[in-house]
Amino acid sequence: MSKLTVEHLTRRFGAQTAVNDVSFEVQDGEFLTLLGPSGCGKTTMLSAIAGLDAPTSGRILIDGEPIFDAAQRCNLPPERRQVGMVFQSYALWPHMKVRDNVAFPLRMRGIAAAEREEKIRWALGLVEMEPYIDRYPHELSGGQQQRVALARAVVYGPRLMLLDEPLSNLDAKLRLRARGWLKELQEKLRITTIYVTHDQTEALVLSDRIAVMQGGRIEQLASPVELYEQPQSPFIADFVGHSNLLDGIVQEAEARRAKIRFGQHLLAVEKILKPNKGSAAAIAVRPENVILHQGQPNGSGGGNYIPGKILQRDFLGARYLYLVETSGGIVRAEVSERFEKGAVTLELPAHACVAFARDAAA
Ligand SMILES: Nc1ncnc2c1ncn2[C@@H]1O[C@H](COP(=O)(O)OP(=O)(O)OP(=O)(O)O)[C@@H](O)[C@H]1O
Repeated sequence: MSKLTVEHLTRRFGAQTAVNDVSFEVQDGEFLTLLGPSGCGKTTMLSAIAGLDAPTSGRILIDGEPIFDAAQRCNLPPERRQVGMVFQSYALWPHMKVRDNVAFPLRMRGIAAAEREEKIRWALGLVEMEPYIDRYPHELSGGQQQRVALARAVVYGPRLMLLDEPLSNLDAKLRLRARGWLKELQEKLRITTIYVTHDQTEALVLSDRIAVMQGGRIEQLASPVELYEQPQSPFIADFVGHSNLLDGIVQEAEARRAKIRFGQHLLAVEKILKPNKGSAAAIAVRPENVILHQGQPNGSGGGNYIPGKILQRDFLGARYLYLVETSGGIVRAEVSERFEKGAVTLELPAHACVAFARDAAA
């Protein structure tokens, strides 16, 4: 277990800046996820930590010791960083049995046969793959192969674990189960872990903290709950939880509340970030926080009732997703009740609405 420090890391590929002056720390035993859309720099960051790619500038330290320092021309090769890696493709050696795949990092480190066997069984036991020790990779399912890849990554006691979309080749059902045993493994071992994904649910379920990346930068680094409840930008509000982003104009603004004109209506908003009176604002409100009423509403939505018309209803299983047309634009609502197409009243509870300055939404 170790602490990782990344300082002012930049990676340019010609004119393209894949990682742009990024700094963060991962604490001992912490599970940190890099989350973001395709091309935001997640894999470039992971490759830099693994030692598979040399950044343009900045420093990377494990427990205070530099493993990469551009200014000092320090760049430890991957095998000397003691970092376990699992990538998207299972990358087991097809001609080697499970035992030999897991033995490989131990052989590289000159571990004697008896100790090797003990460690192999320990690592395979962790991921419940011991019974498969004499099989070849092609005799295993995708999920089982990925578990062996994990066992191989942890078998020699790495200081850090780097996981790049390790579940993305699995089908949806298996992915859900795989999430469970990945979390269990982390709870047993408490290895400092960096996990890369563009799947927000996976990030919310697994992580102690999440760094949301966009355009080579970290836009917000916070716990899953904080990220969900206190997004610092419209991008975060939309990327983590798919918020409605409603265009409005700020009418009144105080530190933590505001009134915002949305279409023909004035909406009270309890959380407000940056917008000033008269400026354009984006109101973020999650579809699951929107309430629908047919007939006269009886709730207390802080006056945030707007008439609308259901244009579309999609059945999602436990809930319905409605597209509701209002004078300010379309609002998405996710509720369990079934409504018919036509007139409704939307309730947008003030405490569930976050307003941002519209320029921050670009
Ligand atoms: N070897 C390279 N040469 C040139 N450009 C590169 C190289 N590697 C990455 N890039 C660019 O850097 C940016 C970041 O790429 P990166 O692979 O880190 O993104 P990512 O967030 O991991 O994306 P994905 O989720 O699609 O894997 C992209 O615009 C990519 O095209």
